Amino acid sequence: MRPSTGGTHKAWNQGGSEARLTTRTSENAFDMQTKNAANIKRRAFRLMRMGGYREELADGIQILRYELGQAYVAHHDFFPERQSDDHNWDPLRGGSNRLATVFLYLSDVEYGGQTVFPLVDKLTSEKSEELVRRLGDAPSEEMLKNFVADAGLKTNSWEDKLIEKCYGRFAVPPRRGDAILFYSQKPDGEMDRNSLHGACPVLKGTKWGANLWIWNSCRYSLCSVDPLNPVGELPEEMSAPYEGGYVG
Ligand SMILES: O=C(O)CCC(=O)C(=O)O
Ligand SMILES: [Fe+2]
Repeated sequence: MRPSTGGTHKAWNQGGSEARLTTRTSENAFDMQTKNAANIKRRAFRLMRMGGYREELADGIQILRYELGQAYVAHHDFFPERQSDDHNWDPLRGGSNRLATVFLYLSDVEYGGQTVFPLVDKLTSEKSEELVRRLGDAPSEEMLKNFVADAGLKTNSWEDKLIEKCYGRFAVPPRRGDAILFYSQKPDGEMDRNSLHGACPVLKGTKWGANLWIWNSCRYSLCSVDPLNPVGELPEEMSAPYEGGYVG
């Protein structure tokens, strides 16, 4: 494990070391080749009906650990269209980028540690009674204040501000063995800005999780023919727009 970095292509492609971020305080490591990682990746592709597993469409599994007070500011998992000019990053124009995230919860967390989607409304019981029950009531103002202080977070820090969203917007509480799937692109290949999400500060306990990012075509540095035309390397039924969904 080492302190998490910005998650630009250098980090996951070359295990590169980048500037530490004050807005991502977890630690992480990559599992590029164990049998477990391979099984999880294949299973995710089946779940997504990707029409067969393709190694070049998946990042390595990224294992994360958040200790008390650690968090990740709200962000997108996709890269900006102008990330670099040696790759076409724009799926609307035949490029490739992160399409979806499968996030695995590897531990329970007593308080905090939710994955929050600040642009998405909080769940109501009509949508999912079970999840609403599991989310439970937000801790009282008083309790939260104490948590924030005990975790060594400052009032009005980004972590403190994120906590407000963690209890007011759509948030998934960690539970060992659970996983979530969310998309970074719309079916036509446009980046979905509503996929904005963050990791809420751990307020009690330790959170372990893992990221699997799936691309809509060969990921950065793994295109075998032309990185400026990644989608050209895919069978037609796997290319956007995905009107009928993927072929299973
Ligand atoms: O820890 C979480 O709940 C989410 C982490 C995340 O969004 C990321 O690592 O990109
Ligand atoms: Fe993320």
